[in-house]
Amino acid sequence: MTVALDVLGGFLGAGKTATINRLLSSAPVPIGVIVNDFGAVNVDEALIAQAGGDVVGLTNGCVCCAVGDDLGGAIGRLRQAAPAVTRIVVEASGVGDPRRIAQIARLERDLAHGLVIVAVNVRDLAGQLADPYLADTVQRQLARADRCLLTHADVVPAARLRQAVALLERLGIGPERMFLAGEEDQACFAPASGASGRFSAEAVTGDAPHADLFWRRHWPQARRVTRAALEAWLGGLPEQILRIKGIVSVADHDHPVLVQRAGAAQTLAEAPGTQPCGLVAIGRPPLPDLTWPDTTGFDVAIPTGEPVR
Ligand SMILES: Nc1nc2c(ncn2[C@@H]2O[C@H](COP(=O)(O)OP(=O)(O)OP(=O)(O)O)[C@@H](O)[C@H]2O)c(=O)[nH]1
Repeated sequence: MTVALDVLGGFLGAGKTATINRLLSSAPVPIGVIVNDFGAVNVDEALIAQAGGDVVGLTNGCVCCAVGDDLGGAIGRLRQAAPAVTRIVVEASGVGDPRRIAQIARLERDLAHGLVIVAVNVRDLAGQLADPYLADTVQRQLARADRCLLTHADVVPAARLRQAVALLERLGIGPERMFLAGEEDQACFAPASGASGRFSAEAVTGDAPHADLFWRRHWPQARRVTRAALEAWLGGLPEQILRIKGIVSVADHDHPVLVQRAGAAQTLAEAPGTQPCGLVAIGRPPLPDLTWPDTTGFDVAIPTGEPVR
């Protein structure tokens, strides 16, 4: 059976997992999801599984960096799911190139290739494009998108949304290729009319865009922390840290909390499933050697971090 495959990209914390969870709750057909997350703390996979998706997590590095067996193996596993999935959505890592993933998936048989969709955080887009360190990665993701899904529009003034739309137009993305997250999810993921997607005839080309640009660091949790100590630590993180997520056991709560921090926005919520506790940070190297107050209860497992590959 032919299965349609779309790739959802977008910079760190843009809202890819949140989008997939909304799609799962409203999809008329079973959707399989492949998530490329960062190593030991596989939060996205847990969130998608909690939303009822057939999900395969790929944590052995960035899928766009290697034409490996991982992606093909994950597609094969989803093909065996019951009930059968007729659609697969691949969630790229936040620093990956979604079109490269689409090109790699092209090597698989019996796939109808769909769209490369890029989630765009309208609150942070202007800052990202103005930041010489981030602009290249963000622009490259956008330049290779078929469609953009505008996220975080619910928490910004209308002027900020208009500014993001103008920036995207300047990058050559017309309004017909922009969709508002939530209200227009279904339209954004609707198959393109005519051909089976623009990437169908492309070869896998070019170096991975982010080799060595972004580093990650993982802290397994050794002891419980107080919520106040955790919030204070998160609030004081240096600017090099672009994204933090993970699950933390908190002294004054029965259930572990899910920590999400993207840019300056931070939330603590109830954690999904039963995941090992720990945090993963993605940032620009060198990741600072953060000193943890004893009360936070984390041990530094990788003292200097490592490139996201
Ligand atoms: N207000 C608001 N919050 C959002 C929106 N989309 C995502 N978020 C929140 O932003 C944070 C990051 O969202 P994710 O869906 O995990 O982002 P992601 O792109 O999957 O993140 P990475 O995989 O780490 O790159 C979470 O706390 C989400 O709840 C949105 O449209 N509006």
